[in-house]
Amino acid sequence: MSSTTHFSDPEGFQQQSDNFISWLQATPGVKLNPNLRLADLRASGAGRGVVAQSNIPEGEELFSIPRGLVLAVQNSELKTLLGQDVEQLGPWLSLMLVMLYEYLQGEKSKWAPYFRVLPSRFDTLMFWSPAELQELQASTIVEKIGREGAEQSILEMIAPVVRGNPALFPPAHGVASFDGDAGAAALLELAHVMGSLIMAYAFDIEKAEDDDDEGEAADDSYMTDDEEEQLPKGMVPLADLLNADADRNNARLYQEEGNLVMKAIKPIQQGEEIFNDYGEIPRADLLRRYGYVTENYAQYDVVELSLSSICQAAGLGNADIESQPRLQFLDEHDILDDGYVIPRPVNANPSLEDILPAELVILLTTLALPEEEFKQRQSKNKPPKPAFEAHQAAILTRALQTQQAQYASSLAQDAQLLASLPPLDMSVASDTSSRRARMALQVRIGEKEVLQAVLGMLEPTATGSLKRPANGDDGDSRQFKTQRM
Ligand SMILES: C[S@@+](CC[C@H](N)C(=O)[O-])C[C@H]1O[C@@H](n2cnc3c(N)ncnc32)[C@H](O)[C@@H]1O
Repeated sequence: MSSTTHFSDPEGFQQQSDNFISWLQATPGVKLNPNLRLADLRASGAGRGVVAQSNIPEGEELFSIPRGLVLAVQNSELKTLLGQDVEQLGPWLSLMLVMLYEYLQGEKSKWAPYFRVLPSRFDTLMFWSPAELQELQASTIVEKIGREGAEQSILEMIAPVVRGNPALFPPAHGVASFDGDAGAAALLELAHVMGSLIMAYAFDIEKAEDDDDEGEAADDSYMTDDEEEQLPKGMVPLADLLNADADRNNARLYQEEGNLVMKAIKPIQQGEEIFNDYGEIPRADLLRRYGYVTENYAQYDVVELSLSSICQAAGLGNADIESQPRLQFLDEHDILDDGYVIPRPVNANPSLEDILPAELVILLTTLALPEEEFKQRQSKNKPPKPAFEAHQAAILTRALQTQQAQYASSLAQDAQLLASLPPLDMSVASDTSSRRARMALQVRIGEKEVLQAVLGMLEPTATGSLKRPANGDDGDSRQFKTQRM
C-alpha cells in the first residue's frame, strides 16, 4: 500500500507531481501523451498512478523515455568518478550504489525531481517487525525475505565503497559519517530504501539492439544469488509510476533502440487508470515485493512444499541428497528441487494434472517405489514417468496436512476474522500494524484455501491407497505438466 505515510513530504504531494511532469516535459527526447494525468490515489492506498484524461485507442503511445534518462549504472557519472567497475557488483548492488550516489547528491543530481516523487517508506516484507511477520503464520514467503543476506551484501560490498569515498557519498540521515555503528545503521536504512525501490519499481533493461522487446518488471527477490544471469536494472521515470491490476492491465513498456515506450495494449476509456503488468504473482509475493495485496491476485495464490516436508511424509529420515539414494538418483537426472509449488485450482472442473507439477509427481513416484523396483530403475538409469496413484496421493496428502497444521489458526477462523474487520479507510493514516495484519491475513487465507482445495482433490485417490497395492496396476496414470511456476 502507498498511503500518505509512505511519502516524505505528503503536504507537497501534488506540487511534486507537477514538478516531476514539468521536468519530464523539459527533458529533450521525452514524449508525453497530453491525455495523461499523474493522479493522487492515496485515498485508495495506491500512492501515485497514471490516469487517462480522454479516450485512448489501442496501440497509442502513452509516453516515451529516452534511454539516457533511465536511472541506471551506465547513465550515472559515478562510474567515471569512482574509477572502478561498478557493474561488477551485479545488477542489484550496482544500481543500489548508483541510486545512493544520486540521492546523496541532492539537488545536484539530474534525477532530483524524480527522487522527490518516490516513496521513502514501504509495506514490503523487508520492513515488517518479527511480530508483524508472525501474522503470516506458516507461509513460506517469510523464508524468502532475505533481510540478513541483503544486509550482509550491503555491508561487504557497498559500505567499503561509500566509506572510502566520502566526497561522493556525503553522510546523511543525521550522521556525520557512514563509519561506526550509527553510520552503518544509517547506511543500511538508506540502502534498504534503494533496494526496495529497485524491487518494486525497477525494470530489467534490455540492450538497445534487442529492438522492440517487451519490458518486464525486475523479477525475483531483493538481491538473489544468481546475479550473473540477470539483466542490468534501471529506474524508468514515469513508467514506474504505473500501478498494476491483475485483471485490468492495459499498457506495456516496449524497449526500442533509443527509447523505452509505454503503449496502450487495449482501448482505454477517459478516467480509467493505466496499469502495467507485474505478472501472475501469488499474493504472498505481491506483498513481499510490492507491499500490497488485492483480492484479484487471489487466483494466483499457491502453496509451496519443501523437499524435506515431502521426504518426511514419505517416511525418509532426512532430505539429505548424499544419504538418500532416491534423491541422489533424481538429482543426477536434474529433476530434484528444494521446493514444489502447487497453484490454486481455478478451473470450473479442476484436475490434478492441471495443478501438480510433473517434477513433484516424479518425486512422489520415486519415493513410493518398492525397493526392488527402485533398484531396477537405478540399474536401467531411468527415472519413473509421472504417474499419480494412491501411494503418491497418500504421501502428498500427509505433507499437505502437516503444512496445514503449522498455521496457528484455521481457515474458518481467519475467514471470520476478515469478515469482522471494518473496511480499510486509506484516507486516514491507518495504523501500520493493523494494515499489515490485514494483508497477512489475506495471504494466509489464500494459502489455506489452496491447501484445502488440493487436499479435497486428493481424497478420492489417497483413500484408494487402503484398497490398492502401492505399485498397483489399477492406479490412474495421467499426463502431468513439466512446467512449474
Ligand atoms: C511501480 S510503483 C507504482 C507507483 C506508486 N503507486 C507510487 O506512488 O510511487 C509500485 C507500488 O505501487 C503500489 N501499487 C501498485 N499497484 C497498486 C494497486 N493496485 N493498489 C495499491 N497499491 C498499488 C505499491 O505500493 C507498489 O509497491
